[in-house]
Amino acid sequence: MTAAEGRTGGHGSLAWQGIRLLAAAVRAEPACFAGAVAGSALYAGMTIASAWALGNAVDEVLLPAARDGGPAGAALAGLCWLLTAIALLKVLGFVAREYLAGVLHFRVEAAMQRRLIRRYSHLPLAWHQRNPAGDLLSTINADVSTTWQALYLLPSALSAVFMLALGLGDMLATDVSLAVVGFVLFALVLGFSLVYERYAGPLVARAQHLRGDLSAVTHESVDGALVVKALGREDHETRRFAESVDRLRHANVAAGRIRSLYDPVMEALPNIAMLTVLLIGAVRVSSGDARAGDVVHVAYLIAVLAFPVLSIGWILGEFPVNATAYQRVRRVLEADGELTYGPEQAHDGGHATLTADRVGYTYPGADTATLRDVALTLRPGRTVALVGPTGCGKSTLVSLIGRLADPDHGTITLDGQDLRSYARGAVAERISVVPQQTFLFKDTVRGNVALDRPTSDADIWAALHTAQADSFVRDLPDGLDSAVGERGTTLSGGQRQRLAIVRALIRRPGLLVLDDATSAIDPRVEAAILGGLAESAGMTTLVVTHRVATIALADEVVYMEEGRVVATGEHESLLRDCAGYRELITAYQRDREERSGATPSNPASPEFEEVSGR
Ligand SMILES: Nc1ncnc2c1ncn2[C@@H]1O[C@H](COP(=O)(O)OP(=O)(O)OP(=O)(O)O)[C@@H](O)[C@H]1O
Repeated sequence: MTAAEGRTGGHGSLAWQGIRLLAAAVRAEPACFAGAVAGSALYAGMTIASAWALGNAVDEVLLPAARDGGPAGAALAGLCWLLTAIALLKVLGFVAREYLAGVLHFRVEAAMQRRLIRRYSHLPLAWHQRNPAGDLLSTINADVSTTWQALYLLPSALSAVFMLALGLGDMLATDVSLAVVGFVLFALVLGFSLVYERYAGPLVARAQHLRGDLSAVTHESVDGALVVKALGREDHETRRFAESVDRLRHANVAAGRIRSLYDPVMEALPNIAMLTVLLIGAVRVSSGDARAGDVVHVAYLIAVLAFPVLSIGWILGEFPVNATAYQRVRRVLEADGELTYGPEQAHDGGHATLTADRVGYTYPGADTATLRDVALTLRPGRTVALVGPTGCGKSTLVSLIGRLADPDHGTITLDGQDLRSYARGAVAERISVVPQQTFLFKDTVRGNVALDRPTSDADIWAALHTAQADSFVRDLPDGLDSAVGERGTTLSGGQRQRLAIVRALIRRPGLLVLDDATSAIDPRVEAAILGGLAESAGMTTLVVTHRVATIALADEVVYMEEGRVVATGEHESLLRDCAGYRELITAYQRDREERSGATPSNPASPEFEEVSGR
């Protein structure tokens, strides 16, 4: 958001944007709004009626009673009935107004949160990587709630509008000079609100943005608690957090300073207006130009209009805050880059075939391409190892294969069709990617591996067996129903990785992609897993790995350097013909031999595999 947008909201003034937000809420829930308006009108009408009844009581009951030495029974009884009926109708209007406006408020808030969640889940991974998680959490909670904050005040503001219309009309009909005081009051409230919005708007906008920053810092500190503690960074993190808190405090205090002038002025205006009415009224009664009842009538109107008038001021004061929060929500709702989908459905079962043809990809904002002219073919039922130095683009290629992003150039086809031609979710039906970082939900083992699909226990145990996870799950206190804690904290890294593989296997993909997904598993268990995968077959497999023991199990190796596929073939032939591959594969071995001064051994020998298998 630019500074200008911060001031003007990009589409007219912040106040105008706030009004448009209210209009959007009304369009979304017209029935609730109409009911709340009816309740407000009833409440406003009965409030004006009570002012009229009070003025009437002074002239028709109190003054005659004072003059004649006692109240007229019939008049008094009539007055009591009238006031009771007015009070009951007022309560009815109040309840209808508050209840329906509350329903309206919470419905639009929930609808916006649902839209945001949908956007979050549909926006591409690159967008998520650019936006801190804490900031997104702040948007779905604080920003949404602040966007609709004015709806809390809508019921009283609605009544206020009715009361003002009726009240000012009533005042005009009662006494024109006294009514002028009411008009001046309303004009002053409106004027002060506009001045407030002009000065407070940018400050409030800044505070709202800093709230998002604080949320991002908090999320990072809490999420990275392990790193913070392990590296003794507690004091540094505390300072970073305190600085963010201080920035927010300064912004809030600056906005609060203006509000602290605004609120008392808005509070004082109705009182000054009432005093003015009493002063002018006393002069007019003594000169015989007005009746005492008229003065009481107008003074009472000003007193009862004070709160609604204030609520109009409050709601106007809320608009800059709401509009600023909405700008943060809009940045998500209007974010582009969402992937497009076609009509193709995934093939049912069987090995998948995948080809990448001259694929190029540059991360948004990056200067150089991460993938260049990548060509790759995964033939049905084959196991292919994707190998390359750190940062050469293996995970990026995996994310394109899993359609977490689209290539800038070239195409990737699955079973002969461009990935982009598949319907939403169809690629994930056919390709299961197990990423480098394992994520487990705070759920049971069963919930984590089956996710939302109904899966029999027999199928779960079969997948657990293939991923060499059955024995440790059997040892858990409640077996499949054991809770694994937040992010699977009660399990070891290797156990978490195995559950992630089970999760992929249960989906019976045509292509399984393991992106360094066995790095925390010891080589013997890893060999058993890959052996099990080959035996149970049913899927083409792509394994991103650095381990020779794993590579040796593959039918074919694809070797990448700096975003390009440099060589493809069997492990032995690549060792012989590709210098870069040989360098990478023999690195551990050479290092050990250089240290011990031994003669280089055959890099393909079992002894070598054991060493480089870590
Ligand atoms: N979200 C991102 N935004 C910008 N650049 C990125 C992003 N993710 C990765 N990169 C860059 O793209 C390049 C390739 O990264 P990638 O993770 O694909 O490498 P890799 O071969 O999988 O590495 P490793 O073996 O260490 O996992 C790196 O230079 C990295 O800095």
